[in-house]
Parts: sequence; structure tokens; C-alpha cells
Amino acid sequence: MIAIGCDHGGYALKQEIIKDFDEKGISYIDFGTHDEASVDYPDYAKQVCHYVLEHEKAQGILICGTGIGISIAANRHVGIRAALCHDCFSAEATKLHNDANVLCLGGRVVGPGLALKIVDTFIHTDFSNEERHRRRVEKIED
Ligand SMILES: O=C(CO)[C@H](O)[C@H](O)[C@H](O)COP(=O)(O)O
Repeated sequence: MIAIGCDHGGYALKQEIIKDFDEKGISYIDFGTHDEASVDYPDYAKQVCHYVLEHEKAQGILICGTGIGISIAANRHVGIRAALCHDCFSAEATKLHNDANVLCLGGRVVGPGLALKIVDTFIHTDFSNEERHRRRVEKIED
């Protein structure tokens, strides 16, 4: 399951991602926000991160204006490895190397065309499970 959330700066991009998920039959839970009224991104990071931590194999997508604030907030949750990615190479690498469980995007940074490709890459790439990467992720978690 994919948990998705955003602040007002990420709302428009979240709607594009959700539309794409609906067209592709990809399951998700939308934690809001549900319009462009000003809200606080840590509140949405918290809801999505809690869902990801409580559900095995769940992945999160968090969007704010830049992706920065919401990734900082997400990474304060122990067990969350949130990656701010604005290219497909990074989205693939952060799954393969970091076992990232949350993708962060900036709705004021990337257009929907690129963002949808980044999301697609992230959700369809698994951790490589190579020993050196396992060791490094374990050090983060320690
Ligand atoms: O936290 C951020 C900056 O890294 C996000 O981009 C927020 O969406 C942004 O700060 C919101 O700004 P606003 O002026 O309140 O719209």
C-alpha cells in the first residue's frame, strides 16, 4: 500500500499522482491535505510516516513546496528513510542502496511529467539487499 500526503505547496502534484494511480489501479491511502489552504507539512509527514512504520511493505510519498521541509520532518521518525528525489536515477538508487521507505517531492520544483516517472521508478524498485548496503542501513537504524 502507498500512503500519500502533502501540504498546500504539494497539493496540485499530489492530485496528479493520485489521478495516475487511479488510472493504473495502484492502491493508495490519501492522508491529505485536501485543498490549497495553508497547512503545516509536519502534520502530514507524521500521518504518512506512522502508517508506513505500522504496515509492513508500505511505502510513503510526501510532497511540499520544495520537498525539503517535509523530508526533514519525515526523517525525524525512527525507522523512516525519506529521500528527496527530483530525478529517476536518485529514486532508483535510494531504493537499491538506502532501502528508502518514503519518497519526497517538491510540488513547486518538478512538473507532473517528471514527477510521475520518479514515483513510478521509486514504487517499482526494491532494496538490492546487498551486504554492504544492508550494513550501512543497519548503521543508520542503530
Ligand atoms: O517546507 C518547505 C520548504 O522546504 C515547503 O516548501 C513548504 O511547502 C513551504 O515552506 C510552504 O510555504 P508557504 O509560503 O507557507 O506556502
